Amino acid sequence: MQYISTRGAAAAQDFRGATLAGLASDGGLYLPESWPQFSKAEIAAMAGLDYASLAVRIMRPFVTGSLSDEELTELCQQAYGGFAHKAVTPLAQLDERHWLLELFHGPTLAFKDVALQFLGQSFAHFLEGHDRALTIVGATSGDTGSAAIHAVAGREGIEIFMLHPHGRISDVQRRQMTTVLSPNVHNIAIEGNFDDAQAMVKRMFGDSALTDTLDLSAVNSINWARLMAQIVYYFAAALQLGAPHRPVAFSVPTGNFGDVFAGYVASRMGLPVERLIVATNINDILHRALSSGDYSRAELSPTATPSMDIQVSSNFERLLFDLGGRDGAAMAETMRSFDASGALQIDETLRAAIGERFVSERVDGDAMSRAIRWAYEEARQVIDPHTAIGLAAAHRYDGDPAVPVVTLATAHPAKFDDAVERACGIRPALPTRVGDLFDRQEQSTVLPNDYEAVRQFVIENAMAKANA
Ligand SMILES: Cc1ncc(COP(=O)(O)O)c(C=O)c1O
Ligand SMILES: N[C@@H](CCOP(=O)(O)O)C(=O)O
Repeated sequence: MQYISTRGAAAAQDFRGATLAGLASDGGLYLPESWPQFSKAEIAAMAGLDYASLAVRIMRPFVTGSLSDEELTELCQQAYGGFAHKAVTPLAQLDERHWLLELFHGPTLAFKDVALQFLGQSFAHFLEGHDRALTIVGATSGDTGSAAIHAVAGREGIEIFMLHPHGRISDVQRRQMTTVLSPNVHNIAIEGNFDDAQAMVKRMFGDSALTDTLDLSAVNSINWARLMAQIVYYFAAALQLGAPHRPVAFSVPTGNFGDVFAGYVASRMGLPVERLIVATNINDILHRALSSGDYSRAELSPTATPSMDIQVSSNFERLLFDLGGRDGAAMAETMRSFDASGALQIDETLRAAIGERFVSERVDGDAMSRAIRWAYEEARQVIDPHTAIGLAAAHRYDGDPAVPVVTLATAHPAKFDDAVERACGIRPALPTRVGDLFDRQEQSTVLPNDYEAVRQFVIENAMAKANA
Protein backbone atom coordinates (compact mmCIF):
# COMPACT_ATOMS: atom_id res chain seq x y z
CA MET A 1 0.00 0.00 0.00
CA GLN A 2 1.26 3.48 -0.90
CA TYR A 3 0.48 6.61 1.11
CA ILE A 4 -0.06 10.04 -0.40
CA SER A 5 0.04 13.45 1.24
CA THR A 6 -3.09 15.55 1.62
CA ARG A 7 -1.09 18.48 0.21
CA GLY A 8 -0.01 16.69 -2.95
CA ALA A 9 3.64 17.71 -3.15
CA ALA A 10 5.45 15.06 -1.07
CA ALA A 11 6.55 11.76 -2.60
CA ALA A 12 4.33 8.75 -1.90
CA GLN A 13 5.59 6.39 0.81
CA ASP A 14 4.95 2.82 1.82
CA PHE A 15 3.62 2.07 5.31
CA ARG A 16 7.10 1.95 6.82
CA GLY A 17 8.07 5.29 5.29
CA ALA A 18 4.82 6.99 6.27
CA THR A 19 5.10 5.68 9.85
CA LEU A 20 8.69 6.76 10.35
CA ALA A 21 8.09 10.16 8.73
CA GLY A 22 4.93 10.96 10.74
CA LEU A 23 4.12 14.14 8.84
CA ALA A 24 4.68 14.47 5.07
CA SER A 25 7.48 16.79 3.96
CA ASP A 26 4.97 19.21 2.37
CA GLY A 27 3.23 19.65 5.75
CA GLY A 28 0.36 17.35 4.74
CA LEU A 29 -0.95 14.18 6.34
CA TYR A 30 -0.54 10.74 4.84
CA LEU A 31 -3.54 8.76 3.65
CA PRO A 32 -3.68 5.41 1.82
CA GLU A 33 -3.96 5.94 -1.92
CA SER A 34 -7.24 3.98 -1.82
CA TRP A 35 -9.48 2.45 0.84
CA PRO A 36 -9.25 -1.32 1.23
CA GLN A 37 -12.70 -2.95 0.94
CA PHE A 38 -14.19 -5.82 2.90
CA SER A 39 -17.26 -7.63 1.58
CA LYS A 40 -20.16 -8.55 3.86
CA ALA A 41 -18.97 -12.16 3.88
CA GLU A 42 -15.43 -11.12 4.80
CA ILE A 43 -16.73 -9.00 7.69
CA ALA A 44 -19.03 -11.78 8.88
CA ALA A 45 -16.04 -14.14 8.92
CA MET A 46 -14.29 -11.84 11.42
CA ALA A 47 -16.86 -12.52 14.15
CA GLY A 48 -15.37 -14.33 17.13
CA LEU A 49 -11.73 -13.51 16.38
CA ASP A 50 -9.66 -12.45 19.38
CA TYR A 51 -8.60 -8.79 19.30
CA ALA A 52 -5.04 -9.33 18.04
CA SER A 53 -6.25 -11.60 15.21
CA LEU A 54 -8.95 -9.09 14.26
CA ALA A 55 -6.30 -6.36 14.24
CA VAL A 56 -4.22 -8.41 11.80
CA ARG A 57 -7.21 -8.84 9.45
CA ILE A 58 -8.06 -5.13 9.47
CA MET A 59 -4.52 -3.78 9.23
CA ARG A 60 -3.13 -6.29 6.72
CA PRO A 61 -4.15 -4.40 3.54
CA PHE A 62 -2.66 -1.18 4.90
CA VAL A 63 0.79 -2.62 5.58
CA THR A 64 1.40 -4.78 2.50
CA GLY A 65 4.90 -4.28 1.22
CA SER A 66 6.18 -3.19 4.64
CA LEU A 67 5.22 -6.01 7.03
CA SER A 68 4.74 -9.71 6.38
CA ASP A 69 1.74 -11.50 7.93
CA GLU A 70 4.08 -13.07 10.50
CA GLU A 71 5.60 -9.71 11.43
CA LEU A 72 2.19 -8.03 11.70
CA THR A 73 0.87 -10.88 13.84
CA GLU A 74 3.87 -10.64 16.14
CA LEU A 75 3.46 -6.85 16.51
CA CYS A 76 -0.27 -7.18 17.27
CA GLN A 77 0.27 -9.93 19.81
CA GLN A 78 2.93 -7.89 21.58
CA ALA A 79 0.82 -4.73 21.46
CA TYR A 80 -2.41 -6.26 22.77
CA GLY A 81 -1.02 -8.96 25.05
CA GLY A 82 -0.61 -6.59 27.99
CA PHE A 83 -4.10 -5.07 28.28
CA ALA A 84 -5.91 -5.48 31.58
CA HIS A 85 -9.03 -6.89 29.89
CA LYS A 86 -8.87 -10.04 27.79
CA ALA A 87 -11.18 -8.53 25.17
CA VAL A 88 -8.84 -5.46 25.00
CA THR A 89 -11.79 -3.13 24.16
CA PRO A 90 -14.89 -4.67 25.79
CA LEU A 91 -18.45 -3.41 25.37
CA ALA A 92 -20.64 -2.55 28.36
CA GLN A 93 -24.40 -2.17 27.99
CA LEU A 94 -26.05 0.93 29.46
CA ASP A 95 -29.66 0.32 28.38
CA GLU A 96 -31.47 -1.36 25.51
CA ARG A 97 -30.05 1.10 22.97
CA HIS A 98 -26.81 2.51 24.41
CA TRP A 99 -23.44 0.87 24.86
CA LEU A 100 -20.01 1.93 26.05
CA LEU A 101 -16.90 0.80 24.21
CA GLU A 102 -14.26 0.68 26.96
CA LEU A 103 -10.99 1.82 25.47
CA PHE A 104 -9.12 2.40 28.73
CA HIS A 105 -7.74 -1.00 29.65
CA GLY A 106 -4.20 -0.23 28.47
CA PRO A 107 -1.24 0.83 30.62
CA THR A 108 -2.09 4.55 30.78
CA LEU A 109 -5.89 4.28 31.04
CA ALA A 110 -6.97 6.00 27.81
CA PHE A 111 -7.83 5.00 24.25
CA LYS A 112 -4.45 6.22 23.07
CA ASP A 113 -2.82 3.04 24.35
CA VAL A 114 -4.67 0.95 21.77
CA ALA A 115 -2.78 2.65 18.95
CA LEU A 116 0.40 3.65 20.73
CA GLN A 117 1.20 0.19 22.03
CA PHE A 118 1.13 -0.89 18.37
CA LEU A 119 3.08 2.16 17.18
CA GLY A 120 5.80 1.67 19.82
CA GLN A 121 6.29 -1.92 18.63
CA SER A 122 6.29 -0.78 15.00
CA PHE A 123 8.96 1.86 15.57
CA ALA A 124 11.15 -0.70 17.31
CA HIS A 125 10.58 -3.20 14.50
CA PHE A 126 11.38 -0.73 11.72
CA LEU A 127 14.51 0.56 13.46
CA GLU A 128 15.90 -2.87 14.31
CA GLY A 129 19.22 -3.51 12.60
CA HIS A 130 19.35 0.06 11.22
CA ASP A 131 21.82 2.61 12.46
CA ARG A 132 19.11 5.25 12.75
CA ALA A 133 18.08 7.33 15.76
CA LEU A 134 14.53 8.74 15.82
CA THR A 135 13.61 11.95 17.57
CA ILE A 136 9.91 11.90 18.36
CA VAL A 137 8.23 15.23 18.97
CA GLY A 138 4.67 15.30 20.20
CA ALA A 139 2.01 17.55 21.68
CA THR A 140 -0.47 16.38 24.24
CA SER A 141 -3.51 17.67 26.02
CA GLY A 142 -2.92 14.88 28.52
CA ASP A 143 -3.43 11.39 27.16
CA THR A 144 -1.33 10.94 24.02
CA GLY A 145 1.74 12.01 26.00
CA SER A 146 1.61 9.32 28.63
CA ALA A 147 0.58 6.58 26.19
CA ALA A 148 3.44 7.50 23.84
CA ILE A 149 5.97 7.77 26.65
CA HIS A 150 4.96 4.37 28.00
CA ALA A 151 5.23 2.90 24.51
CA VAL A 152 8.78 4.10 23.85
CA ALA A 153 10.43 4.70 27.26
CA GLY A 154 13.80 2.98 27.41
CA ARG A 155 13.75 1.96 23.73
CA GLU A 156 17.12 2.01 22.00
CA GLY A 157 17.48 4.61 19.21
CA ILE A 158 14.48 6.74 20.23
CA GLU A 159 14.35 10.08 22.07
CA ILE A 160 10.91 11.48 22.84
CA PHE A 161 10.10 15.15 23.49
CA MET A 162 6.53 15.62 24.67
CA LEU A 163 4.98 19.10 25.00
CA HIS A 164 2.00 19.59 27.30
CA PRO A 165 0.19 22.80 28.29
CA HIS A 166 1.53 23.78 31.71
CA GLY A 167 -1.17 23.56 34.41
CA ARG A 168 -3.94 22.55 32.00
CA ILE A 169 -4.01 18.78 32.39
CA SER A 170 -5.14 16.65 35.33
CA ASP A 171 -2.68 15.60 38.08
CA VAL A 172 -2.98 11.96 37.07
CA GLN A 173 -2.31 12.80 33.41
CA ARG A 174 0.72 14.92 34.30
CA ARG A 175 2.19 12.36 36.68
CA GLN A 176 1.73 9.56 34.15
CA MET A 177 4.23 11.44 31.99
CA THR A 178 6.54 13.20 34.39
CA THR A 179 7.20 10.22 36.66
CA VAL A 180 8.69 8.19 33.80
CA LEU A 181 12.35 8.94 34.44
CA SER A 182 13.91 7.11 31.47
CA PRO A 183 16.82 9.04 29.99
CA ASN A 184 15.16 9.02 26.52
CA VAL A 185 12.02 10.81 27.82
CA HIS A 186 11.85 14.62 27.88
CA ASN A 187 8.70 16.26 29.21
CA ILE A 188 8.22 19.93 28.35
CA ALA A 189 5.48 21.98 30.02
CA ILE A 190 4.86 24.98 27.81
CA GLU A 191 3.29 28.16 29.08
CA GLY A 192 0.54 28.04 26.47
CA ASN A 193 -2.34 25.84 25.42
CA PHE A 194 -2.56 22.60 23.43
CA ASP A 195 -3.03 24.39 20.09
CA ASP A 196 0.23 26.29 20.72
CA ALA A 197 2.01 23.00 21.45
CA GLN A 198 0.56 21.28 18.39
CA ALA A 199 1.49 24.22 16.15
CA MET A 200 5.08 24.09 17.43
CA VAL A 201 5.34 20.38 16.71
CA LYS A 202 4.07 20.84 13.16
CA ARG A 203 6.47 23.75 12.67
CA MET A 204 9.40 21.55 13.68
CA PHE A 205 8.62 19.19 10.79
CA GLY A 206 8.86 22.11 8.38
CA ASP A 207 12.05 23.52 9.95
CA SER A 208 14.78 22.33 7.60
CA ALA A 209 17.60 23.31 9.97
CA LEU A 210 16.04 20.94 12.48
CA THR A 211 15.11 18.15 10.06
CA ASP A 212 18.60 18.26 8.50
CA THR A 213 20.05 17.56 11.93
CA LEU A 214 17.46 15.20 13.46
CA ASP A 215 15.40 12.34 12.11
CA LEU A 216 11.98 13.50 13.34
CA SER A 217 8.89 11.37 13.77
CA ALA A 218 5.44 11.78 15.28
CA VAL A 219 3.27 9.94 17.77
CA ASN A 220 0.27 12.21 17.46
CA SER A 221 -2.60 11.22 15.25
CA ILE A 222 -0.93 13.07 12.39
CA ASN A 223 0.90 9.73 12.12
CA TRP A 224 -1.27 7.45 9.96
CA ALA A 225 -0.30 4.33 11.94
CA ARG A 226 -2.15 5.77 14.96
CA LEU A 227 -5.43 5.98 13.08
CA MET A 228 -4.98 2.63 11.39
CA ALA A 229 -4.75 0.88 14.74
CA GLN A 230 -7.89 2.70 15.96
CA ILE A 231 -10.02 1.38 13.08
CA VAL A 232 -9.92 -2.07 14.64
CA TYR A 233 -12.10 -1.35 17.67
CA TYR A 234 -14.93 -0.01 15.51
CA PHE A 235 -15.04 -3.40 13.82
CA ALA A 236 -14.70 -5.20 17.16
CA ALA A 237 -17.71 -3.35 18.63
CA ALA A 238 -19.93 -3.54 15.54
CA LEU A 239 -19.29 -7.27 15.08
CA GLN A 240 -20.51 -7.92 18.60
CA LEU A 241 -23.67 -5.93 17.90
CA GLY A 242 -24.61 -7.76 14.70
CA ALA A 243 -22.46 -6.32 11.91
CA PRO A 244 -22.41 -6.73 9.01
CA HIS A 245 -26.14 -7.54 9.15
CA ARG A 246 -27.06 -4.63 11.43
CA PRO A 247 -25.74 -1.05 11.33
CA VAL A 248 -24.34 0.67 14.39
CA ALA A 249 -23.95 4.37 15.28
CA PHE A 250 -20.91 5.62 17.20
CA SER A 251 -20.69 8.67 19.41
CA VAL A 252 -17.11 9.88 19.67
CA PRO A 253 -15.81 12.51 22.12
CA THR A 254 -13.75 14.54 19.70
CA GLY A 255 -10.84 16.98 19.75
CA ASN A 256 -8.24 16.36 17.08
CA PHE A 257 -10.70 14.39 14.90
CA GLY A 258 -8.40 11.33 14.97
CA ASP A 259 -10.60 8.82 16.74
CA VAL A 260 -13.71 9.66 14.76
CA PHE A 261 -11.73 9.67 11.51
CA ALA A 262 -10.76 6.06 12.27
CA GLY A 263 -14.50 5.31 12.47
CA TYR A 264 -14.97 7.01 9.12
CA VAL A 265 -12.27 4.79 7.61
CA ALA A 266 -14.02 1.72 9.05
CA SER A 267 -17.20 2.78 7.26
CA ARG A 268 -15.28 3.41 4.01
CA MET A 269 -13.95 -0.14 4.29
CA GLY A 270 -17.46 -1.60 4.37
CA LEU A 271 -18.51 -1.57 8.03
CA PRO A 272 -22.19 -0.55 8.20
CA VAL A 273 -22.06 2.63 10.28
CA GLU A 274 -25.35 4.53 10.44
CA ARG A 275 -23.74 7.77 11.59
CA LEU A 276 -20.65 8.98 13.43
CA ILE A 277 -21.65 11.46 16.12
CA VAL A 278 -18.93 14.07 16.61
CA ALA A 279 -19.29 15.15 20.24
CA THR A 280 -17.40 18.31 21.21
CA ASN A 281 -17.14 20.25 24.45
CA ILE A 282 -17.53 24.06 24.37
CA ASN A 283 -14.37 24.25 22.27
CA ASP A 284 -16.64 23.53 19.38
CA ILE A 285 -14.88 24.31 16.11
CA LEU A 286 -15.87 20.90 14.73
CA HIS A 287 -19.51 21.28 15.72
CA ARG A 288 -19.62 24.69 14.03
CA ALA A 289 -17.92 23.24 10.95
CA LEU A 290 -20.30 20.32 10.63
CA SER A 291 -23.48 22.18 11.49
CA SER A 292 -22.90 25.42 9.60
CA GLY A 293 -19.73 25.07 7.52
CA ASP A 294 -17.84 27.54 9.72
CA TYR A 295 -14.42 26.06 10.52
CA SER A 296 -12.89 29.02 12.32
CA ARG A 297 -10.48 29.08 15.21
CA ALA A 298 -11.80 30.62 18.44
CA GLU A 299 -10.24 31.34 21.84
CA LEU A 300 -9.63 28.09 23.75
CA SER A 301 -11.58 27.78 27.01
CA PRO A 302 -10.26 25.43 29.69
CA THR A 303 -12.85 22.79 30.66
CA ALA A 304 -13.24 19.69 32.83
CA THR A 305 -12.50 17.71 29.65
CA PRO A 306 -8.97 19.03 29.06
CA SER A 307 -8.01 16.38 26.52
CA MET A 308 -10.63 17.82 24.17
CA ASP A 309 -9.62 21.45 24.67
CA ILE A 310 -8.52 21.78 21.06
CA GLN A 311 -9.55 24.34 18.46
CA VAL A 312 -7.49 23.25 15.48
CA SER A 313 -8.30 19.63 14.73
CA SER A 314 -5.43 18.21 12.70
CA ASN A 315 -7.26 15.29 11.16
CA PHE A 316 -10.12 17.34 9.78
CA GLU A 317 -7.73 18.03 6.90
CA ARG A 318 -7.82 14.30 6.09
CA LEU A 319 -11.62 14.38 5.82
CA LEU A 320 -11.72 17.56 3.73
CA PHE A 321 -9.16 16.02 1.37
CA ASP A 322 -10.89 12.65 1.08
CA LEU A 323 -14.46 13.88 0.64
CA GLY A 324 -13.41 16.97 -1.28
CA GLY A 325 -12.05 15.02 -4.27
CA ARG A 326 -8.48 14.29 -3.09
CA ASP A 327 -6.99 17.37 -4.77
CA GLY A 328 -3.64 17.92 -3.02
CA ALA A 329 -2.86 21.28 -4.61
CA ALA A 330 -6.29 22.68 -3.66
CA MET A 331 -5.91 21.30 -0.13
CA ALA A 332 -2.49 22.91 0.26
CA GLU A 333 -4.02 26.25 -0.76
CA THR A 334 -6.96 25.78 1.63
CA MET A 335 -4.64 25.03 4.54
CA ARG A 336 -2.33 27.95 3.70
CA SER A 337 -5.34 30.22 3.80
CA PHE A 338 -6.58 28.66 7.07
CA ASP A 339 -3.14 29.10 8.68
CA ALA A 340 -3.12 32.75 7.66
CA SER A 341 -6.69 33.72 8.54
CA GLY A 342 -7.72 31.10 11.12
CA ALA A 343 -10.94 30.42 9.22
CA LEU A 344 -12.35 28.46 6.35
CA GLN A 345 -15.85 28.01 5.02
CA ILE A 346 -16.94 24.55 3.92
CA ASP A 347 -19.03 24.68 0.75
CA GLU A 348 -22.52 23.16 0.55
CA THR A 349 -21.54 20.17 -1.61
CA LEU A 350 -18.78 19.11 0.73
CA ARG A 351 -20.96 19.74 3.77
CA ALA A 352 -23.68 17.52 2.30
CA ALA A 353 -21.14 14.74 1.72
CA ILE A 354 -19.93 15.09 5.32
CA GLY A 355 -23.54 15.10 6.54
CA GLU A 356 -24.18 11.68 4.97
CA ARG A 357 -21.79 10.14 7.45
CA PHE A 358 -21.50 12.52 10.40
CA VAL A 359 -23.67 14.52 12.75
CA SER A 360 -22.34 16.71 15.55
CA GLU A 361 -23.30 17.92 19.01
CA ARG A 362 -21.81 20.56 21.31
CA VAL A 363 -22.04 19.51 24.95
CA ASP A 364 -21.41 21.99 27.77
CA GLY A 365 -20.15 21.25 31.28
CA ASP A 366 -23.62 20.95 32.85
CA ALA A 367 -24.81 18.45 30.25
CA MET A 368 -21.55 16.55 30.70
CA SER A 369 -22.12 16.31 34.48
CA ARG A 370 -25.71 15.19 33.95
CA ALA A 371 -24.49 12.39 31.69
CA ILE A 372 -22.04 11.21 34.37
CA ARG A 373 -24.92 11.15 36.88
CA TRP A 374 -27.24 9.37 34.45
CA ALA A 375 -24.68 6.64 33.75
CA TYR A 376 -24.17 6.10 37.46
CA GLU A 377 -27.80 6.23 38.52
CA GLU A 378 -29.30 4.32 35.58
CA ALA A 379 -26.55 1.84 34.72
CA ARG A 380 -24.16 1.85 37.72
CA GLN A 381 -21.31 2.87 35.42
CA VAL A 382 -18.83 5.49 36.58
CA ILE A 383 -17.67 7.25 33.42
CA ASP A 384 -15.05 9.89 32.76
CA PRO A 385 -15.99 13.43 31.65
CA HIS A 386 -14.82 12.93 28.03
CA THR A 387 -16.92 9.80 27.74
CA ALA A 388 -19.80 11.78 29.25
CA ILE A 389 -19.55 14.35 26.44
CA GLY A 390 -19.98 11.44 24.03
CA LEU A 391 -22.84 9.95 26.00
CA ALA A 392 -24.72 13.24 26.22
CA ALA A 393 -24.41 13.56 22.44
CA ALA A 394 -25.55 9.95 21.99
CA HIS A 395 -28.68 10.70 24.03
CA ARG A 396 -29.54 13.55 21.65
CA TYR A 397 -29.04 11.44 18.54
CA ASP A 398 -32.27 10.98 16.60
CA GLY A 399 -31.33 8.10 14.30
CA ASP A 400 -33.27 4.86 13.84
CA PRO A 401 -34.17 3.70 17.39
CA ALA A 402 -33.46 0.09 16.41
CA VAL A 403 -29.81 0.90 15.71
CA PRO A 404 -27.49 0.50 18.70
CA VAL A 405 -25.51 3.60 19.67
CA VAL A 406 -22.00 2.97 20.96
CA THR A 407 -20.28 5.72 22.92
CA LEU A 408 -16.53 5.49 22.94
CA ALA A 409 -15.32 5.48 26.57
CA THR A 410 -12.02 7.16 25.86
CA ALA A 411 -10.54 7.40 29.35
CA HIS A 412 -10.73 5.72 32.74
CA PRO A 413 -12.71 7.88 35.21
CA ALA A 414 -9.84 7.88 37.72
CA LYS A 415 -7.84 10.11 35.39
CA PHE A 416 -10.37 12.86 36.12
CA ASP A 417 -11.40 11.93 39.65
CA ASP A 418 -12.25 15.48 40.81
CA ALA A 419 -14.71 16.14 37.98
CA VAL A 420 -16.31 12.72 38.34
CA GLU A 421 -16.74 13.15 42.08
CA ARG A 422 -18.26 16.59 41.60
CA ALA A 423 -20.80 15.14 39.17
CA CYS A 424 -21.89 11.93 40.87
CA GLY A 425 -20.36 11.83 44.34
CA ILE A 426 -18.14 8.84 43.58
CA ARG A 427 -14.36 9.27 43.59
CA PRO A 428 -13.02 6.60 41.25
CA ALA A 429 -9.84 4.87 42.40
CA LEU A 430 -6.83 4.33 40.18
CA PRO A 431 -6.46 0.71 39.07
CA THR A 432 -3.59 -1.06 40.79
CA ARG A 433 -1.73 -1.43 37.49
CA VAL A 434 -0.71 2.24 37.55
CA GLY A 435 0.95 1.63 40.94
CA ASP A 436 2.26 4.33 43.25
CA LEU A 437 1.79 7.23 40.84
CA PHE A 438 1.48 9.84 43.59
CA ASP A 439 4.62 8.72 45.44
CA ARG A 440 6.94 8.89 42.48
CA GLN A 441 9.39 11.67 41.68
CA GLU A 442 8.45 13.97 38.78
CA GLN A 443 10.70 15.50 36.14
CA SER A 444 9.81 18.06 33.50
CA THR A 445 11.02 21.38 32.13
CA VAL A 446 8.82 24.45 31.97
CA LEU A 447 9.45 26.54 28.86
CA PRO A 448 7.87 29.75 27.59
CA ASN A 449 5.32 29.59 24.79
CA ASP A 450 8.07 30.35 22.34
CA TYR A 451 9.07 28.21 19.36
CA GLU A 452 12.77 29.12 19.51
CA ALA A 453 13.05 28.14 23.18
CA VAL A 454 11.43 24.76 22.57
CA ARG A 455 13.40 24.11 19.39
CA GLN A 456 16.67 24.92 21.19
CA PHE A 457 15.78 22.56 24.04
CA VAL A 458 15.03 19.73 21.60
CA ILE A 459 18.24 20.24 19.61
CA GLU A 460 20.48 20.51 22.65
CA ASN A 461 19.08 17.44 24.35
CA ALA A 462 18.87 15.28 21.24
CA MET A 463 22.40 16.22 20.18
CA ALA A 464 23.78 15.66 23.67
CA LYS A 465 22.36 12.12 23.46
CA ALA A 466 23.73 11.55 19.97
CA ASN A 467 27.21 12.65 21.06
CA ALA A 468 27.22 10.72 24.35
C1 LIG B 1 -9.90 11.08 26.83
C2 LIG B 1 -9.99 11.66 25.45
N1 LIG B 1 -11.16 11.68 24.83
C3 LIG B 1 -11.29 12.20 23.60
C4 LIG B 1 -10.23 12.74 22.94
C5 LIG B 1 -10.43 13.29 21.56
O1 LIG B 1 -9.93 12.40 20.59
P1 LIG B 1 -9.46 12.94 19.18
O2 LIG B 1 -8.39 13.93 19.46
O3 LIG B 1 -8.92 11.73 18.48
O4 LIG B 1 -10.63 13.54 18.54
C6 LIG B 1 -8.98 12.76 23.56
C7 LIG B 1 -7.76 13.34 22.93
O5 LIG B 1 -7.42 13.16 21.84
C8 LIG B 1 -8.85 12.16 24.83
O6 LIG B 1 -7.65 12.10 25.42
N1 LIG C 1 -6.31 14.67 23.32
C1 LIG C 1 -5.01 14.45 22.85
C2 LIG C 1 -4.50 15.53 21.96
C3 LIG C 1 -3.55 14.99 20.94
O1 LIG C 1 -4.29 14.18 20.09
P1 LIG C 1 -3.68 13.14 19.09
O2 LIG C 1 -4.70 12.07 19.03
O3 LIG C 1 -3.49 13.86 17.83
O4 LIG C 1 -2.37 12.63 19.60
C4 LIG C 1 -4.10 14.15 24.02
O5 LIG C 1 -4.59 13.61 24.98
O6 LIG C 1 -2.94 14.43 24.01
